[in-house]
Amino acid sequence: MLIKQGPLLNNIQYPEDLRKLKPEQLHEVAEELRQYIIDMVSVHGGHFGASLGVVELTVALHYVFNTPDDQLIWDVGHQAYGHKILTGRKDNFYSNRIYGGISGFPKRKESEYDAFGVGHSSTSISAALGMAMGSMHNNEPNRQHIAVIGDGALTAGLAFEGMNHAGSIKDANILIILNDNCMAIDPNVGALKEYLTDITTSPTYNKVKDDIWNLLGKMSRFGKSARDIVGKVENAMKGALLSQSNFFEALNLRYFGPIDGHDIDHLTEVLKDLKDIPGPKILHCLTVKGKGYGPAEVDQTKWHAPGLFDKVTGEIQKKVNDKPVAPKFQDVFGHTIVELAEKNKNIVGITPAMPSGSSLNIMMKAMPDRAFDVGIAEQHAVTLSAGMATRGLAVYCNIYSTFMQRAYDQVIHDVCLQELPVIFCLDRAGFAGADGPTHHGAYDIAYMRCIPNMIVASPINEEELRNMMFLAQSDEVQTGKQAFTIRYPRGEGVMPDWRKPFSKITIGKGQKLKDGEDLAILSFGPIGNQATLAIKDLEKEGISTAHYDMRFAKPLDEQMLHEVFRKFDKIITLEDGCLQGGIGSAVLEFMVDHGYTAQLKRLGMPDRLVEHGEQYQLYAECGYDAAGIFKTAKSLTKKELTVKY
Ligand SMILES: Cc1ncc(C[n+]2csc(CCOP(=O)(O)OP(=O)(O)O)c2C)c(N)n1
Ligand SMILES: CC(=O)[C@@H](O)[C@H](O)COP(=O)(O)O
Ligand SMILES: [Mg+2]
Repeated sequence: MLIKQGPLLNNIQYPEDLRKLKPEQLHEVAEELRQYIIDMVSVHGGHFGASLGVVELTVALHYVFNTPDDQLIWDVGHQAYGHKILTGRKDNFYSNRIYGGISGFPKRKESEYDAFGVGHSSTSISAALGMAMGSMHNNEPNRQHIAVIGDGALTAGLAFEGMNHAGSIKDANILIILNDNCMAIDPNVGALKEYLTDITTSPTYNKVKDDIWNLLGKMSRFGKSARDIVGKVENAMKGALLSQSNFFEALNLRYFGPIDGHDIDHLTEVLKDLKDIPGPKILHCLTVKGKGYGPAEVDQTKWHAPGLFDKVTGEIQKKVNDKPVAPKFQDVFGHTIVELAEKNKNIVGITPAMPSGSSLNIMMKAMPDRAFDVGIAEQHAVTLSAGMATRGLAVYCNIYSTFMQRAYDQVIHDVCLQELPVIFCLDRAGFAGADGPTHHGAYDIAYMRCIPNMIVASPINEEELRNMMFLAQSDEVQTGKQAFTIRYPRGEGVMPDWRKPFSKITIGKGQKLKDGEDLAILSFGPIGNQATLAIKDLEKEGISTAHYDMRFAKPLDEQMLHEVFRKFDKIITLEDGCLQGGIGSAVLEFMVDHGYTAQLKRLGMPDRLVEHGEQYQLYAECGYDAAGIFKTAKSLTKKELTVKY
């Protein structure tokens, strides 16, 4: 579909085109850009509200700063659609997040305007500081380094670490822009949020700040000593006027704002002034997530990434499916934890900033004093869980597989070394889909499997997820010394009728799903359903295939593996995770350790970055969709292909 562009946007391919415009034309550019984002996302999908909220900021930044020489770093990057459109990617923006198309996040190899690759949050301050220090080293005193970070991203320890360091490098030419919209994906949480509201709403502070700002603007023209004097007065007054002393100033970051992040005239003026103020500084901008699209301003969580929608009615498109609908794994988690918690008073739930993504919001609503959103703070979430576990709580700590990478030391040091039975539910394990390599849950089988005192499980379907969650909170696990990881993917399972009574699974026991004679497929997790499909076609070809669902990557079901290796000399392992160190590696280790030999083919993610696309496209690319499994089985058994894919 051809998306119309406004007349000004039509003439902009790069920021240099934008910079040719008069300041009074920027309003119009911003409106056209906003409209273009609405049009594009409504028909092609992607993140939405965050980009709408920074339209004015995006235009002003590229207008005032000399990008790409000046380094502009977007934190997370889900809000950078306007930036992408203004920096050479307008004409192929239709391919955003689509297989083979441009990435939904800034990416260094995609554009020189993408100063830093992102996807995970809270990296911008450290990266910008690193660049600023690099520029100091290279004797480039005029280069600017701008980190745009949201109030949600600012809750992470990494952001605090960056600010702590930045405040001590007084010559670092770094501007932190705090894009404060009081939202993460869900409403932002924590004491910092309260603090930002305090600064934002103090009327006396705001009046004096505006006066100081004007004075500062005038004095800055008279050189450094005049600026220093104004700066000192300003700091003293800010400190006196705020109910608490200014947090940022206390870290030696000069604090400016708060200002209206949608007032493009003021924004442009302020950014110009800040260009002349050396050293580390922070500009606090107030914005509205979803700005300019009514429904997105009202329900900001729903419109964070709404999927396709009718831009006129605001109706979000539902998936058309003629089959009965299977639930998302995340919803099975959300309902099951409540069901279990109703019976077991020790159960609590933790999420670092993903209440709706993990569906822990179901428990947060039903049992607000037993389910907690701790902000974007994966490390804290894990150690908090560990602390709770020492007091006898059965903690379900739900973290996306990719974000758990942040908390690896905490898993080892604070949980496993301390022999605490924390339950980790790793959502989005396996290919995440359109978010791409920053978000694929590729590594968790490998990184969890190698830690002592860790059980690693994955359900083939919804019923199994429930049973694994049931097992994890049982006395058998909770009085033991081992943590319990359950990994499951993004999206739906296969069982519309999923709410079955709990039944007991034994730790380290797999299950034989089907007998066979010619070869065996050992699968781990829901990707096993692709094997089930492939096996049907293999049977048609006369290839009798056994299917074993491993259930546990650790401990392995050794009895089952002995049975497999005694009976079969052709074996395929299948996992939705990296091949290096995954379940295939575990089976190989078992084979070698026990002196078996077999022709063993491992299917899973290869040792390279796999880009974005629909999950089924990525499985196919890596040869582990049903067709790929079929072909591998065929080539192992060396029979001719007759079923065509
Ligand atoms: C380490 C990490 N944890 C969680 C996420 C998921 N996530 C993406 S955006 C987001 C909210 C960010 O809030 P904020 O920085 O305020 O940006 P806004 O969407 O409000 O513009 C979260 C939690 C992530 N990308 N990275
Ligand atoms: C930018 C980011 O990290 C999140 O918005 C992420 O895209 C959410 O992914 P899900 O849609 O799988 O919850
Ligand atoms: Mg925010």
